[in-house]
Amino acid sequence: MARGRLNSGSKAEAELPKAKINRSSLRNVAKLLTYLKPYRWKFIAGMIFLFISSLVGLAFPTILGSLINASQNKFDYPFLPHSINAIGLAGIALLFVQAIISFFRVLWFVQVSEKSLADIRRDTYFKLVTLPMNFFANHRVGELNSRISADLSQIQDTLTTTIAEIVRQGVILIGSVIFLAIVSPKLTLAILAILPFLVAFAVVFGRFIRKTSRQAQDKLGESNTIVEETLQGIANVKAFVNESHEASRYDKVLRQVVNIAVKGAKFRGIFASFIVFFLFGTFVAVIWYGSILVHDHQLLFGGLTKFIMYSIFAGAAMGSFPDLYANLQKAIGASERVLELLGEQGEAISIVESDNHIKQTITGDIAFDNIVFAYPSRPELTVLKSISFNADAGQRVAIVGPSGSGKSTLASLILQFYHPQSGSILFDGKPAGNYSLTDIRNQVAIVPQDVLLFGGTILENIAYGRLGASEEDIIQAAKRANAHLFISSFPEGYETIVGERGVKLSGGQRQRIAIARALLKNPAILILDEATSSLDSESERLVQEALEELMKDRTSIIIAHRLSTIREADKIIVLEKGHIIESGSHIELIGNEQGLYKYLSQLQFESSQA
Ligand SMILES: Nc1ncnc2c1ncn2[C@@H]1O[C@H](COP(=O)(O)OP(=O)(O)OP(=O)(O)O)[C@@H](O)[C@H]1O
Repeated sequence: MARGRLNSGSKAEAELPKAKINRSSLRNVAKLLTYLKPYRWKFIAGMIFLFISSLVGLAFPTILGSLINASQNKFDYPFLPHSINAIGLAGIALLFVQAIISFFRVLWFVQVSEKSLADIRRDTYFKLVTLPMNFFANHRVGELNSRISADLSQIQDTLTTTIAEIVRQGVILIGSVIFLAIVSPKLTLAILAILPFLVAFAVVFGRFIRKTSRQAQDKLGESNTIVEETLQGIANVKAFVNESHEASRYDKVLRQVVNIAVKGAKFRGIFASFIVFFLFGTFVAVIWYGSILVHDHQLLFGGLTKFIMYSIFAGAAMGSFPDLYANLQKAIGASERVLELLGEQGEAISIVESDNHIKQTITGDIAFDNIVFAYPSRPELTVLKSISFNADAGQRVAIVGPSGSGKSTLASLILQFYHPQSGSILFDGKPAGNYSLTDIRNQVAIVPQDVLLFGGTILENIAYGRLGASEEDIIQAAKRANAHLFISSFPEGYETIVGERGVKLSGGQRQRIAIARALLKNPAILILDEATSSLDSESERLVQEALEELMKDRTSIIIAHRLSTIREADKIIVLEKGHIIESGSHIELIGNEQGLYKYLSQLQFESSQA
């Protein structure tokens, strides 16, 4: 029987798909097993102890049977003492040995599996965070999360429990059959003729029942989704007076749940009757036949007891194999998925922090030279078509254009999230390829549209710009970003927890935190992705002031949605459908009556007047 879990791996929430067990899948698993290498001696010792403890377990029915025979003054084994008390004591001594062996076996297996799994988890996570952006465009977060949680828990479970159980149950099955044959070949033949069929039937039927109960569970899950959706959108439900519609939707799914469960109940009933009649019937038949043998003096009473216990052992071992095999299949599937992830090509970023210090400094000149780019996930759509422009160190260059024209894509290329199909991006006149990835990203900062704050303190969130910055530096950055005042107004100041579970900050406040973060990073090149949602005028002024402070003495690429904020830019580039259709200063562009910039600024001017 599969044992309870011994380790920290939580039960895989979703039923994991099973994989075929064949040579290539086993080879894959062998690759993951290399993670066991540093702990191999403990693992081998655990295996040996497991083997011994299974053998010792097998000796118990013999000792108990001999004890019963001894009560009738019959001593069947010369190697056991010829006294009831001595045999009893031998049993207790064996139990004691068993207890000590079990302690070490469990301890070592758990130690090995926890440590090796932590290594796999660490490597998988590091691989995950260094994968290129394109990978994330093609995979859902939930799916990746489940590799780290469910897949790895399954592997851990297999290492600690399944492998051990297969060895244990294998030893017990083979041992029990041998002992059965020694005690009574006739009875053994009788039981071996029936037991496998019964066990197979019970297993197949049991699996079928589990399937129907899973269907009922899934349906129940569906009904919970309805509850969740309705409660989340309760305002909509009420506003459209759709209460009765939702109630009948819920009722329909509930009926389906009941139907499936009731159908399953019939099978459960049949299963229970089957177990009672056939499986227990077999034991009754064995005891019946055994009693006849005892009566005819062909078998001792203790022998019958031994026989019954070994047949229970053998039956239980047989019954546990299908589950163990299914677990093994799941673990192989999980290993394949984890290995696939580990085999992905990551970006050239080191896990050692000291390797990531700036080696080549960038002054701030940046140039796009004939850049052509399509996202790898949508190669048919060329997003940037032959883009060329340059920004000298310290200049402010604004990028404007309609939605979908490629502004954010341009920013992603500067950050080297993606690489152009042709053309090159130059930093200080040298192609981006001449710099290490970390050198570029360490010297470019972005203040995004939607500022993501991590679930930590404000202090930690600002420090994300330069890990290890001193508290004075952080406060100084917050002051320059016009954030110090509002942060100090919180009772816990810089220690206030923000993010999902903490204090909710307003859009303007979040932006100022992001500006403080960027100030702390002190980059040569700055990308500002201007927030589309407008702030109230006071908040806008504070953010604008902070941005002015941030843009001082560095190259700034401003993705602008509101043209009023970029009048002072040294250069404005107007993008449309991936082409630069105009560029120049505000004065130059506004003078072009037919130009898109003139048109867009008129539109914005009119809507702000309205
Ligand atoms: N990760 C991606 N994978 C595939 N296509 C993408 C991806 N991101 C953006 N695109 C496509 O690239 C084009 C340009 O998008 P981009 O986000 O650069 O435009 P934008 O000018 O910044 O728009 P907005 O002003 O609305 O933010 C769009 O057609 C968009 O659908």
